[in-house]
Amino acid sequence: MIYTVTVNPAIDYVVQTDHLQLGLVNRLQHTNFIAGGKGINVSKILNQLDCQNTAWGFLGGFTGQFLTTTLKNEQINSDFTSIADNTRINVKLKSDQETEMNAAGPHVTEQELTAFKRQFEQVKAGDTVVFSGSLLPQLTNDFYLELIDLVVAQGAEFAIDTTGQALLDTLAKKPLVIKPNHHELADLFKTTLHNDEELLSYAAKLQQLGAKHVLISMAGAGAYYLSPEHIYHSAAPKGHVVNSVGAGDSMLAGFIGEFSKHQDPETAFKYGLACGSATAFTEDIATIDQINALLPQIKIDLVK
Ligand SMILES: Nc1ncnc2c1ncn2[C@@H]1O[C@H](COP(=O)(O)OP(=O)(O)OP(=O)(O)O)[C@@H](O)[C@H]1O
Ligand SMILES: O=P(O)(O)OC[C@@]1(O)O[C@H](CO)[C@@H](O)[C@@H]1O
Repeated sequence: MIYTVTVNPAIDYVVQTDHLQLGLVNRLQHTNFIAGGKGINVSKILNQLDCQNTAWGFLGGFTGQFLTTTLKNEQINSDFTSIADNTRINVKLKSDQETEMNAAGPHVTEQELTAFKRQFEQVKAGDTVVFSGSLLPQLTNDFYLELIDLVVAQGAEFAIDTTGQALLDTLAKKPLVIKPNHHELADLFKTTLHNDEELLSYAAKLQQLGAKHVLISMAGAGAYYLSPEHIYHSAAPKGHVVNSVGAGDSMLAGFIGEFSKHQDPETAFKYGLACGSATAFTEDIATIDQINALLPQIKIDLVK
């Protein structure tokens, strides 16, 4: 079983206006409400790949109700911990550029936290737990570490998609896979990356610190993948970008989903790219048909 953990899910309110004018009334040409949050996006792709999974996290209030109903309609298996406060709404503005406004998130009580942590008793050897996204304002980075310790103690694997020190702190626990983008990689080491050689040397440091598989995504420029034995590169498939929100989550999900089936790293990388790009080329998260349509375009190069 794969569990996805979205501690801080959201309604993604996608709005589109031709030319945003700050300080004026802007009329929106298109709006949409989508069940969002990084782990939920991972679950959506895992469903498309026919990988059994359950989405965990906190949901509450009228916004939480929307997510519960939407996930049910989309046949996403979930077991969220109910909270009294409202799940957040994140605004995804499509205009001349893509702009995202992510809210901080709700408050959870001690009782709600205890109920959530108790779920981790179900995790067992052979399972993979994917931790994705921001924490709630009241929680510190130690929260992920505490949950990871529960997972590792059961002999299960984990993957984590977060940024900065919170990500670095988890590496010693040996995540199965991490997927920073190239900007996040530079930020992790407080540096600027001038070329691919530098990028690969910092990506290798993530492995030295404990990550088993490292994906470095570069949006339209494709991605690098460091397996325990090799380094691979691939360009991204070509297409019209509609909404790149969730492309990174989709790439991680594609990799984990395919890897969980066949343990073939190169094919898993291929699926990661196809899922990431297929999501960038659609408004919500990609469907299996959209993913399959891109697979033949992807050529993986062995760098080392
Ligand atoms: N403009 C694009 N054209 C083609 N593929 C894209 C594009 N943007 C993203 N992708 C695909 O998605 C993958 C992940 O994208 P990206 O590097 O933007 O991740 P991210 O920064 O974590 O994304 P996000 O935070 O938007 O979910 C890329 O490696 C690529 O396969
Ligand atoms: O605020 P976080 O948790 O870092 O990111 C949340 C979020 O931006 O991530 C997803 C896209 O990756 C969206 O569905 C969601 O709104």
